[in-house]
Amino acid sequence: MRAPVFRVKPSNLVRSVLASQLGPRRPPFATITRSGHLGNIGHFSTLTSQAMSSSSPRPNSAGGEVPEIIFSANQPAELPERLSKLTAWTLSTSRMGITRQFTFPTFAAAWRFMSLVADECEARRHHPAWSNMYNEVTIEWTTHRPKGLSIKDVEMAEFCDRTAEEVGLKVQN
Ligand SMILES: C[C@H](O)[C@H](O)[C@H]1CNC2=NC(N)=NC(=O)C2=N1
Repeated sequence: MRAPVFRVKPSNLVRSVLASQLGPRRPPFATITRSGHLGNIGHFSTLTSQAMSSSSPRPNSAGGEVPEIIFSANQPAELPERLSKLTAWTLSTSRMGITRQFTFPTFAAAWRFMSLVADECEARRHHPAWSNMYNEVTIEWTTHRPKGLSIKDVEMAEFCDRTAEEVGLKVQN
């Protein structure tokens, strides 16, 4: 007997995946273009020079590809500059988020850090995708609604950086 075939309307998730495949220049995504909000690309770190690309991956001066950041719609103009200061973070493969791995001296310190971040998540109603292995915590910040990278992600990444310093990162040799 043949398995029944169910026909379903595309869910919002499927639609948003399709939208992301169509590229960031179409709704519902907003991009911040080089001519739009910011001046000299030379002053910004890797993350923001990615942010300032106004079209799909383009060659940079070194001949490599510079992927475009996909921002949530309706973000404040200061977002790229705030983002550019997060030098320890990298663009997620989805291009809709930022990722950083933190290494602490002990599991206890990693857990303390996660607990402090968790409290802030609840207060701000913004939650990470994260994982922990022993003394390492890997965090990704992205926004589900409106989909993309938003100022909330940047604020939470700033909070993580501050909190990790307070808890104490492992001294690298
Ligand atoms: C109602 C509530 O504020 C929303 O569902 C929040 C919860 N946490 C969230 N977390 C993240 N990362 N993105 C969101 O869009 C989001 N939405």
